Amino acid sequence: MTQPPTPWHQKIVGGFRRTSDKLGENLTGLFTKATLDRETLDGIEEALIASDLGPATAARIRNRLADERYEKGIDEQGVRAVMANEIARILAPVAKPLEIEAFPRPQVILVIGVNGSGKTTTIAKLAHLLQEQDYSVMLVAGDTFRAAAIGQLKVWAERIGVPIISGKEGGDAAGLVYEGVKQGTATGIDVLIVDTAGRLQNKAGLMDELSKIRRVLGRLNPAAPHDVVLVLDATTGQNGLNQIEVFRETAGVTGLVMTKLDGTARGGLLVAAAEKFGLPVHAIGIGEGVDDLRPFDAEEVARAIAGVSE
Ligand SMILES: Nc1nc2c(ncn2[C@@H]2O[C@H](COP(=O)(O)OP(=O)(O)OP(=O)(O)O)[C@@H](O)[C@H]2O)c(=O)[nH]1
Repeated sequence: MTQPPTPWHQKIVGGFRRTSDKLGENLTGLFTKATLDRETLDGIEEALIASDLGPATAARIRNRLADERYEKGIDEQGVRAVMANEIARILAPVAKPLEIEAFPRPQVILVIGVNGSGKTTTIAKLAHLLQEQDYSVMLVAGDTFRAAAIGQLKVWAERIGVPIISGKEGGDAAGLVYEGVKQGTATGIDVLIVDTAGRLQNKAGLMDELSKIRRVLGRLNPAAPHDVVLVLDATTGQNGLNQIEVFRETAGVTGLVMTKLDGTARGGLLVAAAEKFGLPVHAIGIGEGVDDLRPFDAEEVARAIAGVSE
């Protein structure tokens, strides 16, 4: 007997609906022949690329279709089923929740991402998720470039009930991180989540800022930071891949969180990023609420992207 769908399942399906609808539009009109031929395969591959899945994934799906269905009958549902399978294979190795295993505590997670990527909201959602898993969390408002970023994080901290270390606009982020680790250690905090000024506009500035934080952290605990998480806005499409590349070089990204997958037809970015970089994707954001960020099940998300979830 199948389980009744959970609300999260419905959110996943709803969140990726624009992406799977767009795929449907791109596939429209391709199934006019009785059997699958080269021309139809070319059209399908183009449709997959146009759906932001990336050329490597599109080629993989094309090859799988060619192997299984060449000169046989095929329709859109058949293509979607093959897609779901291939996408699940690509996502399975990267779908990895954050593991909280640092000893001594706290585990230090640096969070980076360009302005507007959803970084602040994601930090709050991540803190909430970890609280639900019974970890104690403390935040550090290390994005000291903008007063608004500090204020916003403080509001979130109060809302979800976690302590926060914050200072003034333009203050020294590394000093706040130092204070965070000291207080976190003294009070037995499991996880310290550090907001950073992850600006791409100024690579040298970002590297200086992060290396200063790393130096300070290293003095207190050589294993810290344990994670460097890049928050990526899925609506940026191809540009998101460039961001991963640059942040990986400059900031030593260890994992990704992809946000705003509900507000875009470009959810294929998740697959393109997985195929291209193979970095762990710790969680996905599919809404603005505090519960809208979770680790994901590769198969469930693959089916939602391919539009075969119902
Ligand atoms: N639909 C949707 N909106 C999101 C998601 N995550 C964040 N947002 C929204 O995106 C907007 C930007 O989020 P912030 O958290 O302020 O982004 P930020 O990267 O900290 O941006 P700055 O504060 O400008 O640096 C807010 O309106 C959030 O509610 C998501 O998963 N889905």
